Amino acid sequence: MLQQIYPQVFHNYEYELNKDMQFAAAHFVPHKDAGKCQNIHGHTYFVNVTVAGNELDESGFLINFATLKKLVSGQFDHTLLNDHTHLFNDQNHNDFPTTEVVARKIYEIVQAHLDELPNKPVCMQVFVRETPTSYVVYRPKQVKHNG
Ligand SMILES: Nc1nc2c(c(=O)[nH]1)N=C([C@H](O)[C@H](O)COP(=O)(O)OP(=O)(O)OP(=O)(O)O)CN2
Ligand SMILES: [Zn+2]
Repeated sequence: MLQQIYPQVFHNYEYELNKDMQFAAAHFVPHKDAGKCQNIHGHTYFVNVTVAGNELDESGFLINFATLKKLVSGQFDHTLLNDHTHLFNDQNHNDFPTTEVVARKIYEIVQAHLDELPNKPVCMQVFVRETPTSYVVYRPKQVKHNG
């Protein structure tokens, strides 16, 4: 599933990078409407993160691709997503580990890191494929598309 075409996000930043990554993880969705997905089961998640900006760092990077992989796959690979209790919980539907929420949480993790960088790149889009037939695209509301 890597190397597929992703939906484009329009902006006026000079640079845009995309990092594909994947991780294997288990989860369950703690709501009756999730049916069989209330039971613990696993996926290979395919993720694409889009980062844009006008300034490069001292290495000539917007952000090192390896840093993005570490932030996402490094944290979630071979884990039970529900165990990441600082991110997910069974009480608030906005924090259930659904594909939608996983995509938003990845955005929040990446943007929190980008906020610390002097060249101030921004995360424009997070694509998360949970199964061969199901994926979500998360785009933050507050991103200014004029760079
Ligand atoms: N909007 C969402 N719907 C569902 C989610 C979700 O995260 N967001 N998650 C699930 C389950 O976790 C399941 O793992 C994925 O469901 P689904 O795409 O239905 O999986 P199938 O492989 O059975 O899909 P088919 O296309 O029918 O083969 C459920 N819904
Ligand atoms: Zn699932």
